[in-house]
Formats: sequence, structure tokens, C-alpha cells
Amino acid sequence: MTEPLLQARGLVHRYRGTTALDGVSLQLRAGERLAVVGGSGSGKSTLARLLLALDTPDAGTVALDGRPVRPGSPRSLRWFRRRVQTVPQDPGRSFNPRMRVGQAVAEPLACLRVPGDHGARVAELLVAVGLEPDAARRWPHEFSGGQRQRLAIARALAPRPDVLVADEPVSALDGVVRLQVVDLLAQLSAAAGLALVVVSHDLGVVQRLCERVLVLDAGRVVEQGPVAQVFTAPASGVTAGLLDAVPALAPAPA
Ligand SMILES: Nc1ncnc2c1ncn2[C@@H]1O[C@H](COP(=O)(O)OP(=O)(O)OP(=O)(O)O)[C@@H](O)[C@H]1O
Repeated sequence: MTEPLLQARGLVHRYRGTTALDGVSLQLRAGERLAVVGGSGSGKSTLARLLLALDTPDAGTVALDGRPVRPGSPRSLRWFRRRVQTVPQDPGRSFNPRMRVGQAVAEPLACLRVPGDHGARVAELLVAVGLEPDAARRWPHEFSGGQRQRLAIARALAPRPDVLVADEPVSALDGVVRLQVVDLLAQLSAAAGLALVVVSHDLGVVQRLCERVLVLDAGRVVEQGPVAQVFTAPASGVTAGLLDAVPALAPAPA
């Protein structure tokens, strides 16, 4: 077995009176695609924020390649941000309207002081996400929601991360565009050996994109395993309830 790339151990997180996470552990291997599902308020977003080192747990640790992530200045987290990136939920709000697309996509390269030709890297990224290289000269408002999410993915990939953690990355997109962006994430992950942690309430997205799923309920992991297995024979009533809400995915009655 290879060592886990990203590992969480015993994560606890409280917001004043509420315990949002209550001892969550997970392991992610290089190139693996893990979904996090659960009902509203089960702790999915809190877990994503801790995995991204955007919040500090009250107990437990997050480690990348065995190195613990400690809260600290942006500078002290630079090593982590280069390797663990995120894609926002709402592509409409994630770009500065006064910044040209090329500069926006290159932003992490500048912030994280990644050496090299940033212009060339941006052109390469734009092509990789299915846009024209000359998109770099345009403004965010000139793009559709789906195209803006492609731009957000390009920006996240700029520093060549090993992991993307995305909280509902396609929930703001509709129908065909949603599936196109899901397929783009799957293709980029396979091509670059990029690991994904995807929070999604859409079990169709989970089924299409991820190989393993972790189910949260009231801040605890109630089940985890291969998507095909968990979705056809859920071990937890919580998972069965989530599946029942999506008739097309529900396991056949015995
Ligand atoms: N900033 C906050 N202040 C206080 N309580 C919070 C805060 N953020 C989340 N919580 C609470 O923590 C718990 C977990 O919230 P979280 O957003 O992680 O769940 P979630 O599974 O992502 O929910 P949803 O699917 O509705 O987005 C909930 O009870 C929520 O009300």
C-alpha cells in the first residue's frame, strides 16, 4: 500500500455551541477521487475548510505526505497551498471583474512565488480546460458560468497541485454544462494523477466523478467505501436515506 497523500485524523470542530465535526478521519491516496456526502448541516463544508487549512480544528490533525499542517501565516503555509488547491462553488463571484483572465489564472503563481514563465503556463492551462489561449486577454464577464468554472479550474491547477478540494464545484451549473465540467475534472485528474476531494449533494455527480465516498452525519463518518458498493448496498440508514431521495440511483428493492 502506498502512503496516504492527504490524511486527516480525529478532526473535531466546534462553532460556539455547535459541534460540526466530531472525530473525522480520512485518507486520500495520490490520484484518488473521494466524494464527501451527507445531509444538510452534517459537516461537509467544515471538513473541506479544515482539509484546505482555511480553519483550524479544535482537535485532530491534517497532514500532507506525513507533514502536519499547522496554522500560521500565509507564508508558512505556502508549501501546502502549492500542493492543495480549491475550486470555488460559484464561478460568478470568484473572479475580480477588473482583472483580465490571464492575470487571474496566474494569480496563484504570483502569490505562491512559483518560478517560470507564467504567461506560457496560463496559455497551456487555458487549452487544458478547453478554452482558447487568447482568452487570457479577455475579462471574466465575457464568459458563461460553465466557462468561468473552467477558468477557476485552470487557476487552481496553475501551481501543479497534487490535490483539489472542492465544495460543491458544479452546483451553480445546470444540466449539460454541469456534466461537461464534471467530465473535465475527471479527465484532468486522470491525466495529471491529481487527487480530488469533492463535496456534493448531487449523488449523480458523485457516481460519475468519484471512486470512493465518505458519508457524514452529525459530524461523524457513518460509512465509507467504493461508490459502486456504497450506492448499491448502503450499510448505513443515513446513506439509504440520501439514496432514496434520488430515485434513479436508489438500490433495487430486495
Ligand atoms: N460559521 C458558522 N457559525 C456557526 N455554526 C456554523 C457555522 N458554519 C457551520 N455551522 C454549523 O455547523 C454544522 C455543520 O455545518 P456545515 O456547513 O459544515 O454542514 P454541511 O454539511 O456543509 O451543510 P450544507 O449541506 O447545508 O451546506 C451545522 O450545524 C451548521 O449550522
